[in-house]
Amino acid sequence: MSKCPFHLGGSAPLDTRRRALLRGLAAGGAALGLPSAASAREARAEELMQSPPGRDGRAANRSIAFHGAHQPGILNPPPAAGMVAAFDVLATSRKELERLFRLLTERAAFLMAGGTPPAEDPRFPPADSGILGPLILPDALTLTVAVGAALFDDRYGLAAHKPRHLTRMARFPNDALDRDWCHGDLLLQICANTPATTLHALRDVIKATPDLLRLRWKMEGFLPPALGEAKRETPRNLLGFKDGTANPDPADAALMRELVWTTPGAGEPGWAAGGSYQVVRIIRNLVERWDRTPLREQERIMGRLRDSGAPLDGEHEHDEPDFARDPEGARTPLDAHIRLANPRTAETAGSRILRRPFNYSRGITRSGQLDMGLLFICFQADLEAGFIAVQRRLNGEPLEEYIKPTGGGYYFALPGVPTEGGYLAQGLLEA
Ligand SMILES: C=CC1=C(C)c2cc3[nH]c(cc4nc(cc5[nH]c(cc1n2)c(C)c5CCC(=O)O)C(CCC(=O)O)=C4C)c(C)c3C=C
Ligand SMILES: [Fe+2]
Repeated sequence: MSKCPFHLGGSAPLDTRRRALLRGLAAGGAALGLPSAASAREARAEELMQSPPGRDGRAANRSIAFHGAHQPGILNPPPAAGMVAAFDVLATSRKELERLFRLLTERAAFLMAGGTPPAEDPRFPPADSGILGPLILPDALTLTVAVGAALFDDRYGLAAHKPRHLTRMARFPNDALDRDWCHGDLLLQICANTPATTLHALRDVIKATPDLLRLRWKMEGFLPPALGEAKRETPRNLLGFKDGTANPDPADAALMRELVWTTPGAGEPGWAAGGSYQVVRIIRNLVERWDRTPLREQERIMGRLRDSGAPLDGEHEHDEPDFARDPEGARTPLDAHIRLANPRTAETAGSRILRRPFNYSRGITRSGQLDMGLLFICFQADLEAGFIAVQRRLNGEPLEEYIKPTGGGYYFALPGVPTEGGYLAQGLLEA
C-alpha cells in the first residue's frame, strides 16, 4: 500500500495528509517534466482542500481508516450515500485471485484516504475518471469487500475454507426474486457522504480490474443527510418510520464480538475470524398502498409510533418495549414487525443483528408505480442464528402486504487488513 506514491494514511491528521497530498501532486507533475503545471495543480489542490466546491469542506475532508482488525463500513455510522455492487470473479487461477484482492486492497486504501491520481499524459486514457475533479477528497468513503458462496466452488480450490453458514440465498415465501439482481462471487459495499464519491470509487475499481471482475448488479441507496455527529438522528425509511432505533450499539465492543464478528471455533475456519456475515435484500415498498393506510394501522403493523419512533407501550424513541407485560398483544400486536423481529425473550437474544440499511428509488415499474424501497443490509456473526432466524419469524407478518423482496444475496465480509503490506482475503488465500 505504502508503495503507491499518492497514498495518504487514512488516520493521519489533516495537515499531515494535506502536506503529503501536495507533495504527491507536485511529484505527479514533475514526473511529466511539467514543473509549472505541478505548481498550478498544487495551488488548485490547496484551494480545493480549503473549500471544496459546493460541499461542506469539513465533511468532504473526513477520512475513515482503512486498516484495522475489521473492515470499515460495518460499525461506523452509515453516511448519506450507500451502494452495493455484486460481481462475478473472472480470475482464472488462485494467483490471479490474489492479484484481485491485492488490487482491491490498494484501491480501497487509496480512495478512502484521498489524494491525487498520477498526472495525466493526454496521449493515454486518464488514470482517473475525473468526476470529483483533480483532487480526490475522502468524503467519509468506505469500501467493504465480501465474498459469496460461489467463490468457494471448484475454481480456486477454496471449498474446504468456506465460512460455515455461507450459502446461496434461498427464497422466502414473500419473495419475488429476480435472478438478475441476486447473488455474485464478490460484493463491494461503498458508502460516502455523496453519491458522486461512491460512483467515483466504483468506476475506479472497475477500471483497475477489467480482466478480474464483471459487474453483475448494483443498487444505490441514500439516507437523509446527518445533521452532524452530535445531533445524529435515527434516519427514516420510505414508509416514514425511524429505522435503526433498536440496533445493538456498535460502540459496545463486547456486544459486537458476540453478535457481529465471527470468532474461531463453532465450526468456522480460522481465517474468518474478525469477518462478518453480510445479508443484502432489495425490498420494494408498495408506497402507494402504504400512503392510503390509516396511521393507526401503520403503527400497529410496525409496533412503533411513526413520528416519535416510540414503542406502542412507551413514550420516547429509546424506551424499551415490555412485551412480557402484554402477553395478549393489547398494546403491541403479537404480529407487529418489531415484536416478531425481536420478541425480547431469552431464547431469541442470540438472533440480534446489526442493520445498516439505505433507502432506494429507481424510477417506476411497468405498471406506473413508484419503484422504491429498502436496500436492507445487516451483519451478524452467525447467518443462521441471525438474519435467517429473524426472517423466519417475520414470514407472514402484516407488513408483507406492503413489501416485496426482489433481490440480494448472502455474503461474508472479509476480516480487516490490520497493517500496511497485508491484503484483503490474505488469510483465506494462505489457509
Ligand atoms: C430479517 C430482518 C429484517 C428485515 C428483512 C426487515 C425489513 C424491514 N424493516 C422495516 C422497518 C423497520 N424495522 C424495524 C425494526 C427491526 N427490523 C428488524 C429486522 C428486519 N427488518 C429488526 C431486527 C428490528 C429491530 C427490532 C427491535 O429490536 O425492536 C423498525 C423499527 C425501528 C428500529 O428499531 O429500527 C422499522 C420501522 C421495513 C420497512 C422493512 C422492509 C422493507
Ligand atoms: Fe425491520
